[in-house]
Amino acid sequence: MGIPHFLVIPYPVQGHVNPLMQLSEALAKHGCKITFLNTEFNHKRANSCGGGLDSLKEQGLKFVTLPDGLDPEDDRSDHHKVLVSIKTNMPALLPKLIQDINALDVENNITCIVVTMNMGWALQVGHKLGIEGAVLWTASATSLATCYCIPRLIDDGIIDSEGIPTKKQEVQLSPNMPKMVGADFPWGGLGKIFFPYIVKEMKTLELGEWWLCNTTSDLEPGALATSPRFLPIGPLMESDTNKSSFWEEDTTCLDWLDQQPPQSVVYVSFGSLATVEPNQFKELALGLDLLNRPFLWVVRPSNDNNKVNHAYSDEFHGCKGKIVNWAPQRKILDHPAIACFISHCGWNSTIEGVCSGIPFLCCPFFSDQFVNRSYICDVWKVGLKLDKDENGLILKGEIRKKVDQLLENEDIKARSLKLKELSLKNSVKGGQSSKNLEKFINWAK
Ligand SMILES: O=c1ccn([C@@H]2O[C@H](COP(=O)(O)OP(=O)(O)O[C@H]3O[C@H](CO)[C@@H](O)[C@H](O)[C@H]3O)[C@@H](O)[C@H]2O)c(=O)[nH]1
Repeated sequence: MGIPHFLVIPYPVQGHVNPLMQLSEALAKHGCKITFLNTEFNHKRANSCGGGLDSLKEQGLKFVTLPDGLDPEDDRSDHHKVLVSIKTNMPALLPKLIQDINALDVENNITCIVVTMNMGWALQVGHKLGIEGAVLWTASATSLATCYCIPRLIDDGIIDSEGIPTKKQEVQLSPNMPKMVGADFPWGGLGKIFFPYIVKEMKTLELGEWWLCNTTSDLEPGALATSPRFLPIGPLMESDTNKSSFWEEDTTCLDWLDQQPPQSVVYVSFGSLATVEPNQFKELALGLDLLNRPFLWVVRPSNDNNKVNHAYSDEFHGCKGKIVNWAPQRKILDHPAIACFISHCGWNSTIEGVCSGIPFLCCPFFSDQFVNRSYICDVWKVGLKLDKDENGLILKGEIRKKVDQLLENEDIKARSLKLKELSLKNSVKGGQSSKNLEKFINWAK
């Protein structure tokens, strides 16, 4: 048995790169070899944002790149375009890259390919070359279980062949899982073309011997029981920094937080993909003004300046707050000045908030974010929902009301701290997840 050598390949979005980077760091600490494959575009981007790629090289991680097939100026927020281009261009280039990596390290050839969703094609390439594969599922185990159960949902007549629920009803995929309605299915809000795509991708992901999940058996016991392939190895928190940020982190917000009273600041961030429409942006700004307490708001620069108008209304003062383009989120959530997290409920943000013991105010945008909200509000009971009005807007008054309700609720605060303790007990640094990680490493030897 030699040293396992993992070739890890994330789909090029922040929400996939970050957890795979955390997993890579954990594997490297266990003595494994890691070759991290980025698209050329993302590698340049992460390097130019002054991230920590160099410190990872010191830990023994190697970086390699392949072109995604798009022009540098192409809009990479168009995921259909990115997916088609990646699948058209990268599979043909991967065998030669693997050959080159192996030629440089004849003692330790690649033993396993680890991919995130959308990169299942690399498992197919590996399969043909006789290399084992695994998946790191970057969203909740519940969303993976739901995608895995698509054939059953179709057979049972719960959804049609296009993924559309046949009637209004609640579905429970297995005991200990929350009941879901059609809007909670992870393909919700992604557009019609993505459902057949997910069905196809799930078949490819079956080439992965393990489906590693950034979760624990305390957080999602029912979902993890749906298939023996599921292996919970979360919460992935090897490091408190995201070393491959696509935007430059504004670290001045940490100094600013140092000046704020304990548990006073409302942190607002909607991850790396969600787009806040101009009228919602205005309500949010005015709602934050109404709070009469400090806030830290991440307003990501738009990928396409014509698409979103982030103009601040004249009525917005923002004097109690700080607005940044991109924040060192893990450090922010751990800062004693933070009181709560207004979040889109992306799975990474959900896990990060849980591990910091921060109560949530939830406003999901699409996909798995709705069921993540159910976990936060209904299962773990560590947050509240922000309700929309009849026009689909979260109004400024709703924001103020729910922040006040949340921060007055001592039960939610106590449960958040308890959940933090429970989750940390399981991290890859100790507990069941660390045993699972060792099991995975031993399998890959
Ligand atoms: O200012 C910021 C804001 C975010 N982050 C980080 O960016 C990541 C964001 O990930 P996530 O919260 O999961 O949001 P998305 O980027 O929207 O993630 C996509 O991928 C996730 C995992 O598959 C899904 O759960 C989401 O629905 C999908 O939108 C997290 O690690 C954050 O720490 C920062 O470092 N700084």
